Amino acid sequence: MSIFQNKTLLITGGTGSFGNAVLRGFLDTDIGEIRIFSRDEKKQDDMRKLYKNDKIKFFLGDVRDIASVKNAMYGVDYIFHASALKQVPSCEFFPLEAVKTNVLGTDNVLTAAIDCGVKRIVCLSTDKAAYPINAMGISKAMMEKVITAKARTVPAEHTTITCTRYGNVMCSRGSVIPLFIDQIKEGRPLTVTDPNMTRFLMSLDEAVQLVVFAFEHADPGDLFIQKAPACTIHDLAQAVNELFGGTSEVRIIGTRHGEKLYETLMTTEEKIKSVDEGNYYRIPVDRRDLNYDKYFVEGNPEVESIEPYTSHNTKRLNVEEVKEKLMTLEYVSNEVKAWRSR
Ligand SMILES: O=c1ccn([C@@H]2O[C@H](COP(=O)(O)OP(=O)(O)O[C@H]3O[C@H](CO)[C@@H](O)[C@H](O)[C@H]3O)[C@@H](O)[C@H]2O)c(=O)[nH]1
Repeated sequence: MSIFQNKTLLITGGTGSFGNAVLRGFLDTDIGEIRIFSRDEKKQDDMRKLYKNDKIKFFLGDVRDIASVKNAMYGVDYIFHASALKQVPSCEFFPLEAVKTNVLGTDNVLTAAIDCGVKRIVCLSTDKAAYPINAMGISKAMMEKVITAKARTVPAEHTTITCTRYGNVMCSRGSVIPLFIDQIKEGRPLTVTDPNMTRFLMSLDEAVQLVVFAFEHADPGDLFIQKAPACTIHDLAQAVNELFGGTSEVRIIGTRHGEKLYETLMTTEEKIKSVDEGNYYRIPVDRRDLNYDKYFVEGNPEVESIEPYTSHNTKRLNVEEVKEKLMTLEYVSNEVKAWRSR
């Protein structure tokens, strides 16, 4: 029997790309109810009309306001926490907004969940939280710390709190692939920041499988990292361009505020503790308390020689392979079909 049978799942940030994918993943299962919690009534209304499904209930609120969070939480068994400010450039200009939503908002969700006896929570993090350099990544890194610290304070049978960390999800709202496609459709040049920049490439469907696994198998405080291939932005632009006839001009616009040349999904320090689980890594929580003197500490001689797991050293896809991966996405294949039958 599935652990989701007749249970209630709350998705914070449920109108976003990731929240929607998790919703779709659970809708056809034996789950009892799925609650969508978000700020935007228009997006909720669009979803209500799109899905027309009585299993889905909508709750308006903001993770910054714990009363609105609690309002959605009575009777909830599981939470997927995806609410976030996630745009790198905008968080650079408004870093405290990122703190309020990503750090304090997450603490609100966890506090309310523990109070309400929610059984399992899976939180969503990003590669930008590993060796962070921008405000969005720093706020997500602090979010991960809040998650780990909170996970240590509750017995597993009361509330199991855990986290999943991903690289770029292809075609999520506001991301570069839909932007390139819009630019081609409007006859504008493709704006490439830095052709040598690399990013992990992962589909939403791949991402959802790890969420389900985390619900089913996580121990408190576990951090799960999705393995993924990567490509350069040059090759990504080239692949999109070729799928749409290959005639668009490419314009180099330079790196934006807060961007890295490559992303790190797992730091050296995390890799040392990691357990390879096939499609992902599990990083168990450090269970020591603050009385460090009672622990016998041995240095780890391997640290120097272990490389972090990055979009520069993971499997690199070439243009043909990127095209193949892009065409597995419904959004891209539909756009390509429509373009070719103009
Ligand atoms: O006009 C543009 C816009 C972006 N890029 C590049 O495309 C890549 C991806 O950019 P984008 O799709 O905007 O995503 P990121 O800024 O990398 O951030 C996304 O991916 C993260 C995971 O790394 C998530 O945490 C974030 O929420 C999500 O917005 C980056 O190398 C950009 O420099 C361009 O070349 N041209």
